[in-house]
Amino acid sequence: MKTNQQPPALRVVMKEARRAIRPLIWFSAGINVLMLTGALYMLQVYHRVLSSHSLETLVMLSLMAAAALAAMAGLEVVRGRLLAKVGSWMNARLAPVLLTASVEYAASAPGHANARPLRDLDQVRNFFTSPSIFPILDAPWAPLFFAAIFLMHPWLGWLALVGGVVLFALAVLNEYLTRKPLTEAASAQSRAYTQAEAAIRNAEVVQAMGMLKPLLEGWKAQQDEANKGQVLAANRGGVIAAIARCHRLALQMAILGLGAYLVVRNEASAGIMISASILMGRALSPVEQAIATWKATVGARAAYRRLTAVAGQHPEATPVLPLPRPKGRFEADDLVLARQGGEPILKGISFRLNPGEAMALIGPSAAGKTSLARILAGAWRPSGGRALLDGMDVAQWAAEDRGHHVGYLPQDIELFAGTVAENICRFAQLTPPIFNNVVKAALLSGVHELIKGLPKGYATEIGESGAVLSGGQRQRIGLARALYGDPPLLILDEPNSNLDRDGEDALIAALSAVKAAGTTIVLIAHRPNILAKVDKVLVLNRGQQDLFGPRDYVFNELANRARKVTQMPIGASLPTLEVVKEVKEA
Ligand SMILES: Nc1ncnc2c1ncn2[C@@H]1O[C@H](COP(=O)(O)OP(=O)(O)OP(=O)(O)O)[C@@H](O)[C@H]1O
Repeated sequence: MKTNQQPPALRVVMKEARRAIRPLIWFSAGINVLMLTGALYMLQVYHRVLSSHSLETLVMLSLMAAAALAAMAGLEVVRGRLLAKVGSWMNARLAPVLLTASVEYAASAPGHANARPLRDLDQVRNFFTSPSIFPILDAPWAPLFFAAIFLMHPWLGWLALVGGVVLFALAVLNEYLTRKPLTEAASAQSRAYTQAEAAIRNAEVVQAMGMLKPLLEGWKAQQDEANKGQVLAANRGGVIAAIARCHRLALQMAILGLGAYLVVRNEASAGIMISASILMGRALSPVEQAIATWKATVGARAAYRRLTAVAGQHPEATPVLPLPRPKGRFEADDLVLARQGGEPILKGISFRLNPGEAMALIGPSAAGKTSLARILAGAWRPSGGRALLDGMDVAQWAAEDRGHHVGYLPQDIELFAGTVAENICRFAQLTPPIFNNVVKAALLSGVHELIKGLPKGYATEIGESGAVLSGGQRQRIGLARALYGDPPLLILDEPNSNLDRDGEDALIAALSAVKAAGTTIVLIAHRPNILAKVDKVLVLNRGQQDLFGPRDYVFNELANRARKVTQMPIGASLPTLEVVKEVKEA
């Protein structure tokens, strides 16, 4: 059903996510302060219990320490739950926005299709629910422990600080040595995935022409490259981790040694010696953990950056203000579609259609017909110019609202897993009035009888991409989907490419009926019987508007040109003289 709620802008949700993480820092502060318990307990036992031999003091201190440790455990449980909650909150809030952003980004221009943002979201969410996040939350509190050691004795403080700086330098070196191989491994892995997905998607071609072996080799090469990077990073990281561990053990001994020296010189107590050692362990632990979980952290950071980049490219969501139903006046005003690093795909396309007029879009292969149809339907955003339905720019019109007024049948139909009825009503909630409209669209497109003949009629599940149906059945159901809701604008990209004679007759009847009811039609077609039904014709050639005008004028012009040219270069100008003749006869 129609809704006025638009997902919030990605940028806004990302900001909210950052805000949601903030309370975790305060929980971490509490946990880190309570982590001082061990050291303080040790200190107090040495100072108060051993000197006074008071067992009551020992019991009191032990009870207080136990309470502090229990509180710390409680805080840790709450922090863990909060992290998991932030993870699932991010998923619930961001996934729909990212899917919207991905679809809109893919539709904004050729070659933008990419489902990566959703995978990136998974990676960031998993990071939040894994232990890899703890070093980041705990590291800001390390100065607290260093300060406590300094208070015990400056020498001990300096030793811990220098040791910590060396450990930190090892962490930085780890990042420097592993970043490049890890990044290269990740992109090789992603290429391997893309290749594997393409092979599975096009399984028929792969199987029929025995293409699996070379594809497998390409995939394996990418996997090997990914593996090489991962092994290199693991080897380098392993060496750094071993050095770091060794350094840490040496540091632990050094602080005890220095403590003992200070005890001997009567500059510190044995309690201070032990407590300093415990505190240093705590101060260095986030650095050590960071080295161990570096790979996950780098991966999550890269994913987060990509998400922020998508948020930057994705235009702010505009509120959906339902506009009045257009009458079908359709206009293209100097449309341009740029191509990355080359001549534009489309340039200078301008035409005007009145409600109820039908226009055929013709031209040789790769002239840009499909690209123009996509722009006219609002699926792609033009690089320049505007397509206006009743004066409203279709690219600026919120898709959710515009979709009610545009019927579009793409060249490769694009049905979805679901029932026939769901596909026709564009996955609206199937209430009785909606179902009536489904049947109306099916009757109009002449596919009702065909659907009744399916095993479960309108409730037949058509499988992934409509796999259960034949090419012609898919096309006819796609036409019913385009006609659903009586849109005032209909854009059909080769709607008869898979149709037999009956299907074509049904299509022509449907077009005549909706045209008589005032629907404006843009049609890509080659066959004369359909071309004979249009009022206007636009001829595209190499992305440029070659001719536009009433059908007879355009066909006469093409016929004159064809007569003049004795030997036409292949595909230079369509339709040929025969087609023009056939159209005239029809
Ligand atoms: N998704 C895309 N990404 C990049 N370039 C594209 C994409 N789709 C089409 N093009 C380019 O646009 C040009 C026009 O293609 P288009 O499919 O619009 O032509 P067409 O006239 O419909 O051809 P045909 O009659 O063969 O279907 C082609 O040169 C093609 O390379």
